[in-house]
Amino acid sequence: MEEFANLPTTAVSDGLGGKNHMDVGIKPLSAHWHVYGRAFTVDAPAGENISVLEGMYNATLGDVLIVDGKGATANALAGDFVIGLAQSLGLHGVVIDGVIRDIADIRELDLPVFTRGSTTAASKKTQEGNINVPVTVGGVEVHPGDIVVGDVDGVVIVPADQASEVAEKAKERIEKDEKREADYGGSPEKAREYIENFLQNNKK
Ligand SMILES: O=C([O-])CC(=O)C(=O)O
Ligand SMILES: [Mg+2]
Repeated sequence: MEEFANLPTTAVSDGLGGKNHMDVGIKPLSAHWHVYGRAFTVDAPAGENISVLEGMYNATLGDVLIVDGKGATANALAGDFVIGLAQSLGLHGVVIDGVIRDIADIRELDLPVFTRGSTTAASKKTQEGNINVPVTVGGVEVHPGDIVVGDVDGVVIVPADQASEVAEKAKERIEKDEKREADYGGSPEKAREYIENFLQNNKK
């Protein structure tokens, strides 16, 4: 798990062969946030946040709360108070396929939050949902215990049984990228050389 603390989502995505990334609409509220951890899942009816609080209550320290809010945008599923509770409980982050509110204050917290955006309208408390069940969030199937990695580029899910293989491939990818940068970065001559080789290898 700790391997993922320092891995950018792009390298993890490459390690997964380009699969399992959430819809582009789900982004961090603050560009410098990076999150990793095991998924604790919530299946919440649109705009209803009873199960969001139930989920964070039952999650384990270091988990990332993954909320299938059905992509609904009319009501917030959390605000600064609820997100503050998640921070107090020691979660690593919150990913919501829906919207939240009080985002100016949430940006001041230390808990990375990923969402489709914000609304002014409060959450509803009329319907319960389910926790710790398979969900589909941002178009990706997430099972409890899968690994979540998120940063400014988006959120990617690593199935639990692929964790060590994907981490290894992601690290290899980073090394390759660093070598490419060292070999070809920083001068017009090297940039031309790289592109000439690239075109020779890729154009028909
Ligand atoms: O009722 C809500 O949407 C939640 C809220 O404002 C908060 O957590 O601060
Ligand atoms: Mg509030």
